[in-house]
Amino acid sequence: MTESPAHTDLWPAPLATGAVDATVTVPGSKSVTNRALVLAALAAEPGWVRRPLRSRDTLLMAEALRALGVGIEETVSSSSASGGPAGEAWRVIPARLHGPATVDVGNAGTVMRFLPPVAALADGPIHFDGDPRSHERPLHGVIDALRALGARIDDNERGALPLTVHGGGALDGGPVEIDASSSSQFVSALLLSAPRFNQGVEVRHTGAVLPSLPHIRMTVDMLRMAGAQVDTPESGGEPDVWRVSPSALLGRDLVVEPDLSNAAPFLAAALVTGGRVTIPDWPERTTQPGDALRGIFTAMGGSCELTDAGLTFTGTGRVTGIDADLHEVGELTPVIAAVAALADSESVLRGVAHLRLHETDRLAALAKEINALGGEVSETEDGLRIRPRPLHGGVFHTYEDHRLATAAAVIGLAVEGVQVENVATTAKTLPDFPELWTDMLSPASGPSAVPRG
Ligand SMILES: O=C(O)C1=C[C@@H](OP(=O)(O)O)[C@@H](O)[C@H](O)C1
Ligand SMILES: C=C(OP(=O)(O)O)C(=O)O
Repeated sequence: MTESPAHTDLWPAPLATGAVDATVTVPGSKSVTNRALVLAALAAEPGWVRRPLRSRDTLLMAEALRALGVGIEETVSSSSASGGPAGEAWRVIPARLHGPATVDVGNAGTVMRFLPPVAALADGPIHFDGDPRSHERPLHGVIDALRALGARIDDNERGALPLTVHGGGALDGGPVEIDASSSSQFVSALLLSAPRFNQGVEVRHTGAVLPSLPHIRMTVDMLRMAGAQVDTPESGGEPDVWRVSPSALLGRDLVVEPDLSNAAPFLAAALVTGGRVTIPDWPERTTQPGDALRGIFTAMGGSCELTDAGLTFTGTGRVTGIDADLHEVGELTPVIAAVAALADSESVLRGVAHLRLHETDRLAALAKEINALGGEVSETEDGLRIRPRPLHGGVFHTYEDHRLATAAAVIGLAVEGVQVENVATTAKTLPDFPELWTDMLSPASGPSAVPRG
């Protein structure tokens, strides 16, 4: 776990004094927004991305694509005259991709993995760099694969950022083997740009178990919606092999679903306070991993109902521990761990060793911070064992990790005196988190919370 820079700003997490009863409109999905931007930028015609997430990760993606020559106009429509829903809409106008350009990836996995293949299609050098943590996150799967497919890349002995892709205006493509056991984003990255490779791509994963499969399904679904032909293990192909044929991509008019992973802390609030939270616009069908929260939180003690109003989750006031393999839905782990720390029995969270390479080493950070509040969390080889203990207040460090901050807020609902360090780090995917959280707890939308200074 890398120590985060010292932040002195401490956010007193509000304590819930009763059962939460609220409707929370969660902003758009990071994963959908950033895929939509890449696919729209590579299309043969302009497209729309409606209700995009506007957060650090998605603004970095938009800025990077603009640096490569793509037009992205941010508009707000008050009516649906254009055929889409009212609200924010980004018009994406593809153009010849070119360097020289510099891309700041911040600490966005989607930007650092999805854009080097796009840069290989550009003319000229594209330099990539980002936050210190971005230098530690794995990128070798993308770099090695792109080289094998014909790209020229200057990197370093670590096979990580910073690096420069010397785009040649086109890429051969073809078959390639990668070990994507450290991040599903390696596979998604190659597939997203593949319709524009001369021979398309055949990606064969050859390592240990692949994490986050729903995110690869999301990539495949969105490629197909843009007109690409994709063969997958699920469509009768070989296990761990994905093929994308070369083709032009359509300019789509796409409405971004709410970010179901970012719904996690709000649903957790219903669970731990024995209250009720509704998330409007919860899709009936989705590839987002956050959809698994319905089953996971129900197993921890509650029930949910999907209606026209959205997903309503109702807690009973009793939270039970869980033994769960989260390898498909790893990004949900921090909030699930927070709930587990408040449960009445032990939890074991498995299959998430790759979280050690996320925004921070999430397993080490969760164990350290929950234990600092009096908890008993230990790391296993591939996850966490959480034995609930009476917790007390204190500073919860967040290591520049948005999901550590939202997990801390969940604990703070039930434990007096939790201070969340650098809550602003939620801006990575959910910039309005503190406001959404206090609104959820405000008397206007339900029972009370005690603001503490
Ligand atoms: O493709 C995506 O949008 C994502 C894939 C997952 O990455 P890993 O496979 O690296 O866990 C997930 O954790 C991340 O938050 C978003
Ligand atoms: C792992 C995450 O992000 P990234 O897209 O930076 O990998 C996450 O949001 O939980």
